[in-house]
Amino acid sequence: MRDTTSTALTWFFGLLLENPYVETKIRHEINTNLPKTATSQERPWSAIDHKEFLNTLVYLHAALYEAMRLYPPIPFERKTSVNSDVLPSGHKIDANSTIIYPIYALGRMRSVWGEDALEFKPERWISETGGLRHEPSSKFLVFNSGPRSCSGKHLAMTAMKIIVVEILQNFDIKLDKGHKIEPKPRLSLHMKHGLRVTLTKRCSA
Ligand code: HEM
Repeated sequence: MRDTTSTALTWFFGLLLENPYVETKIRHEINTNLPKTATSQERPWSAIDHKEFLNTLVYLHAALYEAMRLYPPIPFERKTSVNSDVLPSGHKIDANSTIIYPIYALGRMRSVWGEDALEFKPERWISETGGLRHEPSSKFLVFNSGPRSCSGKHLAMTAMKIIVVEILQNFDIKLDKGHKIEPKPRLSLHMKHGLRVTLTKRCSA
C-alpha cells in the first residue's frame, strides 16, 4: 500500500518535470486556494481546514489521476471465475478460469481514452463546469473495480495531495542531468533508475 502511493508520486513528479505547464497550473491552484492566513512557512493543513482546502485542488486531483492512468502503480490484475460466464465483450469463460488484465495497457488505449491517449493531459479529467470528471471504475481501473476495489483510495488521494502541496510549497525541483526516466515493470510499476532530482529550498515571500 505504501509502495502504491510512493510509486504513483514518483511517476507524478517525473511527469511534472516533463510538463512544466502542469506544474505551473498546480502551483497557481495551490496559491489561489490557500487561505491567506497560511504562509509558506506554515504547514497549511495544521493552520486551516485541510479537508476543505484539499477539496479545492481539482487540477491537482486530475493530474494525479492522469499520472496513474499512464503509470498505474499496480500495472496488471487477475480475476478467477467461480462459474462459467460471458464477458461484456462476448468472450466465453469457463468456471475456474484465471484472467489477467493489463491495467497499464487499458490506460493507454485510444479506443477508450481517445486519440491523445498517450499524452499527459490532466485537463481530460476536468468537466465543463470545472469540477472533476467522473469516469467509471470499469474504465479507470487503477483502484480496481467492484466489491474488492481499493478501500484506501480516498486516504491515498488525500496523502498524495498533502505530500505534493508540501513539496511544491517548499522546493523547486530539477531533474538531474542525464537521468533517464523509464519503467521497470514488476508487481508494482517502479522507475528503473529511480527519479534523481535536485531540490532547491524556495524562499518564502
Ligand atoms: C495510489 C495508491 C493506491 C493504489 C493505486 C491502490 C490500488 C489498489 C488495487 C488495484 C487494489 C485491488 C488489489 C487486488 O484485488 O488484487 C487495492 C486493494 C486494496 N487497497 Fe489499495 N491502492 C492504493 C493505496 C492504498 C492505501 C493507502 C491503502 C490503505 C491505507 C489501501 C488499501 C487497500 C485494501 C485494504 C485493499 C483490499 C480491498 C479488498 O480486497 O477488499 N490502498 N488497492
